[in-house]
Amino acid sequence: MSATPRIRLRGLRKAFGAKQVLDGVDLDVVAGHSTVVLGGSGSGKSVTIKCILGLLSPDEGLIEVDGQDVTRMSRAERAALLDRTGMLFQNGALFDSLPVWENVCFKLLAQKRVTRAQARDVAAEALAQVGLAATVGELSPAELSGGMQKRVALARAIAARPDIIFFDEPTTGLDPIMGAVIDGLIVDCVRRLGATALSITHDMASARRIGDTAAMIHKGRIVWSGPAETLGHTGNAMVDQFANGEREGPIQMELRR
Ligand SMILES: Nc1ncnc2c1ncn2[C@@H]1O[C@H](COP(=O)(O)OP(=O)(O)OP(=O)(O)O)[C@@H](O)[C@H]1O
Repeated sequence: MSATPRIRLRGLRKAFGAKQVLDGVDLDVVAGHSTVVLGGSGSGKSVTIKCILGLLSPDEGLIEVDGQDVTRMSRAERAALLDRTGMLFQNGALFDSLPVWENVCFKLLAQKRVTRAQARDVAAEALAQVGLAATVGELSPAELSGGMQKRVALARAIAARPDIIFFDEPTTGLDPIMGAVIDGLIVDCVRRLGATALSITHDMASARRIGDTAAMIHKGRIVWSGPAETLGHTGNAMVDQFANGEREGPIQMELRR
């Protein structure tokens, strides 16, 4: 596997008012790898992803995707980057006003990259990849369970065959078994597409299942990165406390100060 970083963050800083959320984030997301970013609530995980996607502008720092500086991209270059990018949002972000198949092909239809007839076939194929029958395409998202909605959101993330995929808390709100099923589908889909994945999660079981590499963000910086399988016994007291959900440790000591 190549060790070329597809996404490279250096010295990324972002403040909202007086609050310094990102305070020098350095991160490499290696091509073809699945990287998981961990961190407490409000530690800046989503802000990091939004900066990479161009939904937020960083105050300082470098964001490179495939060697190109995202902050200096033209509109056309940014659109081309978004075309090859998939995103699974934390809450699914499905539109109840549209049937599942139109949700799955929303981006492709909006960009007129497929006809409506082609979109039904693309949706059926994407739904099959997440274990759903084509008939589910005719339902409204409101008729589906949380686990099925996550599968549909995953089908939407992969429908345009992206080669970079972002997963924001993919297992939040699911029971542990459904969480494991979704993680398995994520691993299969990412592998099938040969994609590079960047996920954020609080769920340690999920992080170990979907991640090759894990990184922990704390106080606006990446304080550790290493193999996801070592989470819980990394030797870094902060990461191990977080991964094992322990009350006592350096993170709590800092909160007490
Ligand atoms: N648009 C914004 N305006 C002001 N503050 C913001 C904005 N977006 C994020 N923040 C603040 O930045 C901090 C980090 O938010 P972020 O959503 O990145 O956290 P997170 O690590 O993803 O947390 P969680 O795990 O709870 O989703 C929070 O304090 C949040 O209130």
